[in-house]
Amino acid sequence: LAKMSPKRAFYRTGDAICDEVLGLLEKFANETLAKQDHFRVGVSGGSLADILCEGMSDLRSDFSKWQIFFCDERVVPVTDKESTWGIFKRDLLANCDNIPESVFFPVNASLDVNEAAADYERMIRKAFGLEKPEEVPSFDLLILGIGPDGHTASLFPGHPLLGEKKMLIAPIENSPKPPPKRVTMTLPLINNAKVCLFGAQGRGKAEMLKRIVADRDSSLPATLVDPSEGELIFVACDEAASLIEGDPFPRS
Ligand SMILES: O=C1O[C@H](COP(=O)(O)O)[C@@H](O)[C@H](O)[C@H]1O
Repeated sequence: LAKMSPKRAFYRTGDAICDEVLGLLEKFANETLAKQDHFRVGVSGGSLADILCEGMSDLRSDFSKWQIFFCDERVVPVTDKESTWGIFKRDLLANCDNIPESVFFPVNASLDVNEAAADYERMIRKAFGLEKPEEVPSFDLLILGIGPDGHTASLFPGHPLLGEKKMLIAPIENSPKPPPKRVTMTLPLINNAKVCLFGAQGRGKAEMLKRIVADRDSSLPATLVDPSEGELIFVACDEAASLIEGDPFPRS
């Protein structure tokens, strides 16, 4: 069978990306649940977490069938303002009654960073029912951010973790962006997803977004997100997309 060519899309959304990101999340969740029992999504911290916490509970979907994982997490107590799980607990779960806390799979941040990464990888493999170490889970959707240096999840420019081939979840003890201790999905896991969806909001993202989407600058971790069998989608507000001319992924 000939391999399906991967799908790439770039959406410009006017002033804000939240409606488009949330709309795509709802669409992928419901399309997935029409075919299988669970929708498995990975979420990010920072600006994307804020968008999800703002609007996720309004989505029309059977949340009891969702499984929500973290593309990366800072290894700090859940009460720390840097904890992404803490943000979801405080800004989403505390204000809604239609998303059960049990659909979240948080990183055990009480462990040492190395053990937290190994434990999270085991947790993901178990949730996907994978027993063989060579099997790589395929998330239905990963929602990813773009940092000011082109990092995504906790994969930073020039960091040896960009070349990681074995670990699916890796520890990082020297993150250039505080806090230093984190765990992160690695590229083999990210690039096995069915859909990788980047969101970029604001003028501050414009230069990086151009280097990632138009120039395909491979020194930037976000450019290395390129799921070979999956979809790659960028959602950018007009300001974030202001340095990109036309459609970077025209359909032939
Ligand atoms: O440190 C992190 O930064 C990135 C980007 O955050 P943003 O606020 O600039 O969108 C985020 O995607 C990642 O999860 C987080 O740990």
